[in-house]
Amino acid sequence: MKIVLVGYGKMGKEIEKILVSRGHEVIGKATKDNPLSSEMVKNVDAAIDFSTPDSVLDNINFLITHKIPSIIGTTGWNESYDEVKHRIDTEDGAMVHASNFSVGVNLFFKLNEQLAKLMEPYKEYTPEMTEIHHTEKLDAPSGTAISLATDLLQNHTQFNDWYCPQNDKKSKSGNKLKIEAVREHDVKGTHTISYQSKIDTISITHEAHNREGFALGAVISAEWIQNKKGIFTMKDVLALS
Ligand SMILES: NC(=O)C1=CN([C@@H]2O[C@H](COP(=O)(O)OP(=O)(O)OC[C@H]3O[C@@H](n4cnc5c(N)ncnc54)[C@H](O)[C@@H]3O)[C@@H](O)[C@H]2O)C=CC1
Ligand SMILES: O=C(O)C1=N[C@H](C(=O)O)C[C@H](O)C1
Repeated sequence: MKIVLVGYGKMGKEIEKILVSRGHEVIGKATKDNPLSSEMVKNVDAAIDFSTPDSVLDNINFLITHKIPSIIGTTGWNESYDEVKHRIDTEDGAMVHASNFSVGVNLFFKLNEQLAKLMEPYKEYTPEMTEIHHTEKLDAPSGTAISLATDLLQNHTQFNDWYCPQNDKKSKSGNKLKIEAVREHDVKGTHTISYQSKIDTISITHEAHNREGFALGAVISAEWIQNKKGIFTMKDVLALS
């Protein structure tokens, strides 16, 4: 495949290594100073966006307009999802988006759902979540944490929304699931869900040791989306129900 990278930071560089190792060609790198252009995307098979929450929606709209299959890893655009899905559905677009492209986290998503169902009848336990990332991360809470919270809330009735002390837009008001966003030097991504009672605590944790899992999942998704139309997630790529 011929690939354009949108965003050439920590993830863009990791993805480039995996693309080359799998025999693909990086024909363009869109950056803040050299943004996506019609010239850059000529003859491209897919674009892979790991940019910033502030730039991703413009990048998505550009790629849909130019009918380029896109792999969107950038987080922080949940509020724009419905408009993006409408454009993909009505303009015959093709996209795989995921808050987390790693196989391990997508298995962790299933574990989270199953634990929430198991714990539902045991009202003495109260769930809460913690995510830890590197100090350069721009959004809080992480997209992965939002995905985990959304799935937990659909399978456990104690709360009907979440809040994050580190996000002024999602402050605590009423009875909500807490997502604590912690920033520590060079942490690649650790997510913990805990159910706490007066007697004991039950926790599950996923810890990323490096960025390879995220990058490999994004590249596999770029290979998978070829000749497909519609909007998909990593669950579709992995055929996880
Ligand atoms: N879905 C997943 O599996 C994962 C998602 N992410 C997400 O990916 C995003 C990027 O993460 P990192 O690579 O660690 O960040 P980074 O800060 O290392 O790289 C982002 C790059 O995008 C560039 N950029 C800014 N505006 C741009 C524009 N208009 N067009 C193109 N590039 C632009 C920045 O200059 C920077 O070099 C974040 O939103 C992060 O949450 C990160 C890891 C895994
Ligand atoms: O910014 C990161 O690094 C990561 N961001 C993603 C998220 O917001 O969930 C995925 C992963 O946790 C790493």
